[in-house]
Amino acid sequence: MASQNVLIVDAFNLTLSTEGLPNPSIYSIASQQKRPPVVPCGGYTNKKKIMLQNLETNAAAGARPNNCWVESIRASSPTHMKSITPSLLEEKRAWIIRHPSALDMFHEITEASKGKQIVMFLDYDGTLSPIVENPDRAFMSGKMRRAVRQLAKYFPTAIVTGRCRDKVYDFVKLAELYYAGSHGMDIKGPTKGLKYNQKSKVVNFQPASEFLPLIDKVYKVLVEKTKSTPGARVENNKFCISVHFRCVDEKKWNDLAQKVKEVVNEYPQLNWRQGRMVCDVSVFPVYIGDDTTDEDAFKILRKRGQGFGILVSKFPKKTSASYSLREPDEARIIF
Ligand SMILES: O=P(O)(O)OC[C@H]1O[C@H](O[C@H]2O[C@H](CO)[C@@H](O)[C@H](O)[C@H]2O)[C@H](O)[C@@H](O)[C@@H]1O
Repeated sequence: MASQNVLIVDAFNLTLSTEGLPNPSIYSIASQQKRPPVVPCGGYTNKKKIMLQNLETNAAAGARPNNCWVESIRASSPTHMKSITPSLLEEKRAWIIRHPSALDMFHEITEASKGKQIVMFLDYDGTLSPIVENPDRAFMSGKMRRAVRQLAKYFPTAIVTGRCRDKVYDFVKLAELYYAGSHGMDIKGPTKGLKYNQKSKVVNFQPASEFLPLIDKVYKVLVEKTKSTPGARVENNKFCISVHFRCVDEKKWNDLAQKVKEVVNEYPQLNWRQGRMVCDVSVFPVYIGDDTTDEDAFKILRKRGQGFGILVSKFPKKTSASYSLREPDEARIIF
């Protein structure tokens, strides 16, 4: 039914979702993997992201994205924080008190998780890999791969990303992990060690498959519509589409957003919405991410008082995460 279909839009990432279908739940797959709860020994990224609420409000009101929207992107982008003023420093100090470094709080985190089944949720871009201009070149370091491989020996570990699952697998290349691509619309369980006749037992969850033709169509329209905007790039993430504006002149951001909105408006069954992720209560989730698209998970963890959200960010920004890490390298250390 058309009204059940939802196009999730976060930043310029468009994700097709379907209401009424089961919620993509990482826990529901992660919990099938039994591992002992062993405790290991052991901001502000430079993403130019559209602030969800503003975009949502604009879209809901059928309004043209306004300067306020551009301002909020600018505020969230360190490339625009050219001078460090005393008030900025003060703001940063206050933020760090609210979201202490997860490295400093490691003992508290491990204490709180004692005796519980830890499940690790890891965002990819900006968390496991540094942010780069070309999304096809967002490689993860060998060091990071080794750290994640090690981590997965102890805890069920899932990569949760806006990217298409196959693409993120090409970057990560670890068959022992769960992968939730397209913001949770495409979930696959670990395949490592499975014999050929066991492959059918692998968790495979694609609740929105029937909408692939529509997503493909919208992707082509977006490519056509945005090709006159220098620097704009459209990425097909299978169940979602990202329109990148990192290399677009700031003066053109509003126009580009307007073009995207016009396309989306042509498909009444599509809607602007923020992605969501779900974690169950009986595990101890540790969710590490850097993006506005990770905030849903942080919010749920905070609301349930369960596990911890850790934001990877060099600069203070609004977040529901409990702790912070400055960069992907610190995330690696915590593994
Ligand atoms: O959920 P994530 O794993 O963080 O994926 C979110 C988006 O990540 C990618 O875009 C971001 O990283 C790019 C490479 O560093 C960067 O150029 C871009 O500006 C960032 O937004 C990916 O390309 C998108 O498809 C994902 O939705």
